[in-house]
Amino acid sequence: MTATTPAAPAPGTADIGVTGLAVMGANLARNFARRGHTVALHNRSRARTDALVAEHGHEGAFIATETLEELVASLAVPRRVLIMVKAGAPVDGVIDQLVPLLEPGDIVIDAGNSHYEDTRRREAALAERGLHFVGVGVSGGEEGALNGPAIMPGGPKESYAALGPLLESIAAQYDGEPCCAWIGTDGAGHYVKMVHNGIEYADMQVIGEAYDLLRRVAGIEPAEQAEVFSAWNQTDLASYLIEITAEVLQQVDAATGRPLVDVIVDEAGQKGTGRWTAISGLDVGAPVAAIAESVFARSLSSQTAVREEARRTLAAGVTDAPVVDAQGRDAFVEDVRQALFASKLVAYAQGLDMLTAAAQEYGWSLDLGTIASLWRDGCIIRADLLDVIMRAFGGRDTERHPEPGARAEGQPANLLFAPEFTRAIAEALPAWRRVVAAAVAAGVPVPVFSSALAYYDGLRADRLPAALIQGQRDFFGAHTYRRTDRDGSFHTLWSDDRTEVDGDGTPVVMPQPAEGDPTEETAR
Ligand SMILES: NC(=O)C1=CN([C@@H]2O[C@H](COP(=O)(O)OP(=O)(O)OC[C@H]3O[C@@H](n4cnc5c(N)ncnc54)[C@H](OP(=O)(O)O)[C@@H]3O)[C@@H](O)[C@H]2O)C=CC1
Ligand SMILES: O=C(CO)[C@H](O)[C@H](O)COP(=O)(O)O
Repeated sequence: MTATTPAAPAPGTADIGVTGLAVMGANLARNFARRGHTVALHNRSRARTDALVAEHGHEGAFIATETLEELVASLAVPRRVLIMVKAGAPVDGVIDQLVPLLEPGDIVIDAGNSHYEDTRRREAALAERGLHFVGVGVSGGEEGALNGPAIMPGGPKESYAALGPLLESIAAQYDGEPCCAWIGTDGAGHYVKMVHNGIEYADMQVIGEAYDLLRRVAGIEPAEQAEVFSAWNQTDLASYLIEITAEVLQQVDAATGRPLVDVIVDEAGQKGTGRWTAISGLDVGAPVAAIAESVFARSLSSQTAVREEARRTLAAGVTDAPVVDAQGRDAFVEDVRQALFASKLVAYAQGLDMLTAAAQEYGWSLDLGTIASLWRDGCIIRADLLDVIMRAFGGRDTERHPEPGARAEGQPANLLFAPEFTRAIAEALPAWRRVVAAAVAAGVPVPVFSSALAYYDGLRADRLPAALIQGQRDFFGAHTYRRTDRDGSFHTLWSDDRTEVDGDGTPVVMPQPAEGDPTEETAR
């Protein structure tokens, strides 16, 4: 009997397979199908697949499958499988099951909120088997996934040729341009999505602080605040988050007749991306204080038991009475609007700044103009401001690839140095200071308004107390310091005769400054 090799099964016809059909996966699958792509469906538990086909099967060409083997068999080559399951271990579990079923050249896409280090690890592991692993950031929530999200793909650039057109076809469009472009290698897409979420946290927190101030300092109730936020949405603050804030504030609770915001428990949840942004900011040495403060604000809100005790024990001296009278109200509202705008700008400046620092750390070529262009629509932080930010960074150019850690020619070293933003902050500055001062006086916490202002003041300071810190470090740990007037490292013999020595331990003999010597002035 002659042994025959079984013929390889004929590849299928589906353009893409989606596994993980909860809110995001189901809506992305429907989005693909509505754009004319044939979509193979899979979910760990079959019920979600059946529900999708039953409710939305008429929207396009779906192939329902029961197992990952069936899913893979239904795909055209190169196979493109999009994983949209819970981030973390479930993604590794699905990858482990998929890999033996795939062939070199196939593309595995993880579109969930995965940590970029996981993505780097997975990309390297799959590359060894000739597979492309693409970590893709997706933002826009349930509605965005269905109608057009912002999409931030990383991974090997060559995979974008096979994947990019598919992703661009379902992305949000802004001025005819898709809110989707290749970001950079391995984890760059997930990193940029993480920073998007960090900025989202800060943006939501500053809006929360504005709401709190309007309520507790100016006595403006939620329904009226809804009108204030709607009006702000016609200004340079225009954004999705301001728009939905007005919606939430005008909502009345059917059960109690009270503003819904008053019956929602004041503990903010978090799934991790804001915290990862703050941690990465620390790791790459980028001062993302406004983002970190917004994470801490959520953490503090969740310390229920401690807050309960604090309310009983720490309340003395804090007033909740409105401190702005009717005459001063409009001016205060405008001050808060300006403080909100300035603080938001700082959050963007910090987020973009950390992208450059991370690019250096991980060897990514990130173009800030193109990244800002992706956030103009489809995502949660979409805002008119992003078009201005994009232009400040030279516009969208998907072929512009600056050196890792550098900015492309003509791009400002900090968002706040772009002339339109330097001017805008200078105009908002008096109002911003008044608002932070009023908040402190009234005992209303404004961690991001004040931290953003401290960042601005820190950046522009002639001298920082860091000089004193260096002196202290040298005193207790001989950590050395640099001098303003000469190169090298120096140490003062604090426990001895307090002479200064250089890096070799040789006593420094300073020339006596001649009268009027300018070095004496700069070495304050
Ligand atoms: N919700 C949102 O607004 C956004 C979410 N994301 C990200 O998208 C991803 C999906 O989010 P979402 O749609 O909310 O769904 P969830 O994060 O709630 O995940 C549920 C899905 O994961 C599947 N799953 C869970 N564990 C496993 C496992 N061990 N093996 C296989 N499948 C598993 C579930 O299958 P089963 O049905 O069998 O339980 C279900 O399909 C997440 O990474 C999330 O962070 C990104 C942007 C916005
Ligand atoms: O990625 C998202 C939006 O861009 C998700 O909605 C994410 O869950 C938001 O983060 P968190 O749940 O921590 O508020």
